[in-house]
Amino acid sequence: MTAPTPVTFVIAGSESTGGAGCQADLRTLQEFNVYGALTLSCIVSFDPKDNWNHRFVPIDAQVIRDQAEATLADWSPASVKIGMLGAVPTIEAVRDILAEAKLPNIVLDPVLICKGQEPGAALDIDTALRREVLPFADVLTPNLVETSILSGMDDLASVRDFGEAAKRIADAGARAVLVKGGMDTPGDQAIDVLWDGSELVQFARPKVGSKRVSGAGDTLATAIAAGLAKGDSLHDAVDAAKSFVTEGIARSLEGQTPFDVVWQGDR
Ligand SMILES: Nc1ncnc2c1ncn2[C@@H]1O[C@H](COP(=O)(O)OP(=O)(O)O)[C@@H](O)[C@H]1O
Ligand SMILES: Cc1ncc(COP(=O)(O)O)c(C=O)c1O
Repeated sequence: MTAPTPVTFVIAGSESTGGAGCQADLRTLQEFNVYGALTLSCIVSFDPKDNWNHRFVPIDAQVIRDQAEATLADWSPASVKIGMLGAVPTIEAVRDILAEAKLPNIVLDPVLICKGQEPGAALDIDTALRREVLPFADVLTPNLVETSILSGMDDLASVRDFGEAAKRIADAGARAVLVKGGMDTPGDQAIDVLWDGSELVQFARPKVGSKRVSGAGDTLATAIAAGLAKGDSLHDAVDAAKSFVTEGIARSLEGQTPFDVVWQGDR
């Protein structure tokens, strides 16, 4: 029997309070009526006794390969969303999976490091991610911190800078790059700039609130993967994802952590 809906293959970490990571990814796919299959890359448990700092545990590389083997034996995904990988052996396993399977519509959210990991690990992860996984990406969705690292540009003060950085990152191999200005965009709009390989396009929505919201990046990238899985053009998928995340931020939930979390439901 053919699948009743498109399938998105998610490679992402668990964030145990549920706001970010694979929990946000699977909720997002459900809202788009896309079936999500998950390969878990790592486990992040915030520590409520230590200012909610991140405790990070990678999943063994062979277990990552096994999970992907199961998913890909079962389904032919119409898109892929890659979230936090967090360790070099994980990045290498994901490179092997992508090289072997030749999957369509790969959306890579380049989560370089989480708080609580060794700062020295950031450089290794950055280098490995660029070299091993970035060349497979059809769409890369860096936030401004990741944009600065990946483009080598320190000054990202204007929307024009976002576009220039997106082009520079594309030179490293990704086919399209969406630089997320988010809350740090000058003015009252959260503006993301897409370099699609031939033109720059801005996606703007009014800023909601003033606090950073957890799960926004995951929600946006996964919503793009959902749109691409359904056959939308890249521009249409980004536009719909941008509306979806903005509405999710407006409905964000407040728990005990210092940040609110995007809520994909109640639409
Ligand atoms: N307060 C906000 N209001 C409206 N849109 C926002 C807000 N914060 C982030 N966004 C949007 O949410 C998406 C995720 O961005 P961001 O939070 O910067 O990513 P990340 O979670 O990777 O740091 C982007 O489309 C960004 O423009
Ligand atoms: C497992 C995991 N993936 C991804 C992220 C990134 O989340 P966001 O969508 O807020 O950028 C986090 C952040 O804590 C995480 O723990």
